[in-house]
Amino acid sequence: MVPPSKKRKLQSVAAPAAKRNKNSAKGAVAKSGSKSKANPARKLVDVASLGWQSVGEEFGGLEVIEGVDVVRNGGTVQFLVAEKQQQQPDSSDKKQRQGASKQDDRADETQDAVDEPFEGLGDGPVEGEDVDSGEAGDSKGGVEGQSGKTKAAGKDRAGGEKKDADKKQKARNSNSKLATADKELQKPASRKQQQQGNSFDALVAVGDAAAAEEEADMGAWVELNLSTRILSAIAKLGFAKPTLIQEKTIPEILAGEDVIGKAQTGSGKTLAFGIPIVEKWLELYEEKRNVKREGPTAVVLSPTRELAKQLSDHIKALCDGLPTAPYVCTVTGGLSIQKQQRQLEKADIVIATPGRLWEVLDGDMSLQNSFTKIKFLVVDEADRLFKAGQFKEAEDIIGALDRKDPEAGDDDDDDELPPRQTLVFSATFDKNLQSKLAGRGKGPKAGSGSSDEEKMEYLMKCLKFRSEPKFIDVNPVSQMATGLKEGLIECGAMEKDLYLYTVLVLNPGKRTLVFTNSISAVRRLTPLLQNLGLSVLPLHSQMIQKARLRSIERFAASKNSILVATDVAARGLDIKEVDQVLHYHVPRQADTYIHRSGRTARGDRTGVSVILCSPEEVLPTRRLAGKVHAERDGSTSLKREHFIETLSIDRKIAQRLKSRVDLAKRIADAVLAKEKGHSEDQWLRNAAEELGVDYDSEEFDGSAPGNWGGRGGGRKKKEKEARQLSKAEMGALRAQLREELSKRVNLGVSEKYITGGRVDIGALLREKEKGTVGGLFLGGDGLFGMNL
Ligand SMILES: Nc1ncnc2c1ncn2[C@@H]1O[C@H](COP(=O)(O)OP(=O)(O)OP(=O)(O)O)[C@@H](O)[C@H]1O
Repeated sequence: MVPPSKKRKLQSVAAPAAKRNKNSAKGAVAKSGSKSKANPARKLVDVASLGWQSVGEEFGGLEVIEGVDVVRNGGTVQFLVAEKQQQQPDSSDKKQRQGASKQDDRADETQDAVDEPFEGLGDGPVEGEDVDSGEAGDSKGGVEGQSGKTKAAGKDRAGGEKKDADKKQKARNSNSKLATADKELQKPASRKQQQQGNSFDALVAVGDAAAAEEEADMGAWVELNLSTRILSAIAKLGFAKPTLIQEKTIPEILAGEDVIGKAQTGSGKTLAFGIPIVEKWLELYEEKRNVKREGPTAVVLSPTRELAKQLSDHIKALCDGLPTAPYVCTVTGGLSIQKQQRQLEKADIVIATPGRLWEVLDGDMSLQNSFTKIKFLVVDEADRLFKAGQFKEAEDIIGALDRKDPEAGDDDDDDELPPRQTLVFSATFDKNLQSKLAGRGKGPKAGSGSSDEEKMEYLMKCLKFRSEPKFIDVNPVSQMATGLKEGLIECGAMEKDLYLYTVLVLNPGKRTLVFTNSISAVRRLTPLLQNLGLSVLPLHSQMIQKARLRSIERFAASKNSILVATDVAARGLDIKEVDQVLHYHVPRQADTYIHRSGRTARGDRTGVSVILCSPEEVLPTRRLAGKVHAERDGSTSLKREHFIETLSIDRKIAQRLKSRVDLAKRIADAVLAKEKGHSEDQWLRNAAEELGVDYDSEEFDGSAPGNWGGRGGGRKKKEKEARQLSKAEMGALRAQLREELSKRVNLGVSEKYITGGRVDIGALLREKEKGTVGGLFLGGDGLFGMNL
């Protein structure tokens, strides 16, 4: 990469060199000697764009670079290279490339909106998932099309790896100061554009962590046997130390082990597998530059589109800190199959929902062959992925990964284990999984009658671990996040709308995620709460993908917002600072409860999860909570109530809000019924036209008086009544609601603190401090008075 005439060498850990020259007036650190005169024009470059080269494992991962002058300018270290010699793309080039690729993606997205297919019924995960931006990450330079020792480099190195790893570890430990110095050298590096298209606040915050980067002591990361490059990329993310799951799993993965990782929600599982994958890619293609690329390095399977996009964003954010980065490709739909095939041909890290990935792979043998050489298969949220509709596709994909390349010859042993490592992550696993896996090979059939657990067990066997996988459970005692408080509010089955609103009104200014068990509930609650003046967004699987992402973006952007969602949002979504999770419907399963609640109290934060329960739901809910917390202290002595606090809401307060909720509900129902009626009417008209008969709505919908018998008759009647509300009647209802909302409501504290549906919490707190507020005030000392 650098002309042989430039033979000066500078170690990547060049900080000591900088120190040596700290008294130098102009500050040239690594002089170019006599050849400097012959140098062409030199320019300042970003340290991240320098092309460090490994001098081999035997030197403990030492890296060198040629043709670079390091100069100290005041307190800053800078890098100078000859203009025409800077072969690595600089950051602006990289940005341009990203920009161009982003433009393509945007064009695709525009097209997506037009091509968006109907997504089918049900809110099951993503069988046949087919819509997403499918955006690709940054492309690496200088890898594609290079010839070389692909096979040798790509060979499974599990055996030798551990020794190498130990050697590297020693070398790195002894060089830890140098590694820190390396980071110091990177301070002046201009930050690359933060992740484009990243819709998650958390990652934006990560991008804003430049200050933290300056201060970070990377000692704890250095212990994990990571290269200087990845260390500097992590430093740029601002993560001072690994989380527990990262600390435990990264060394195992780097040592070539298969890993099943279990850790609470929000504990950093993405980077637990993301870091070793990127490290492997760097090792394969970055350190050995003339190695030919052999298809993707890793395939990551995700159960939902949103999670797939988030995983991509997270890994791309890590890659942003690298001079050259793997091409991260998201495959969840929205693009043409042909385009996805093209993207996959150059993809290094593929992050996909199984439905769409299989759609692209199915029948494309050349693509499938390239996938047989992957180094990592990651199954994120494995229990969910294997449970629901994507079982078949996941199985097909794994089958394709195990297929033999016909060109590879047939002398391969049929029982040979795959060259890839398998990494499986979730916050929830069947606690007997480990022992079940020990009996690998004669598992239950994956027939249609088998239970979720059996399917999971079967697929875990299909994964073909190379050896007994390392089962790493960083917190076997509790599956719930440490900073989470759990509560339960008992209310009548028909009063949930009212109590939901009451809770929201009593806890204003909180970013709130409301979970329901059905799409229709999301469709109903969203306008209902919007009518009440709240800032509400919907999320469910029948929304077009762009609208789904937009809802998440807006929710993440506004502290005051409320997202009403189905369980499509329960898994993996990492939205910063969700204060409270409200379960409008009781979750059907314990793991759903864990994952829903895990959208708050992520990382070091605190949060609240509250279930609205009808009287008959209380017992099963307590049972469910008991199940979730059963292993907390290994004893059953703790009362179930201990885990989920019963929260009392003054019923008088709820009653004072009832009239406005009823009005908002009537308006929302009328609008929905009109929309539904319109589409049903249209459908019947078309059908009548096709049949060549006259359309008479009365006759078709059987709406003649007395025709409301049978199941659903009452609902239909209500719908019809709502549909028939005239414009004037709707206007009157709206006016009534406006008036209601402008009234002050006594919350048991003082009427003057609530207007327009919102509590003036500032005024309340001020009064409370002065001791002039009496009575009940929920939400004053932490959420629901839970003293977080
Ligand atoms: N070492 C670290 N230090 C601080 N924050 C981190 C670290 N690693 C990851 N994070 C941040 O923690 C948050 C949660 O990470 P992530 O989404 O990977 O959690 P998770 O364990 O996969 O959660 P879930 O089970 O809900 O999917 C993210 O915002 C991420 O940027």
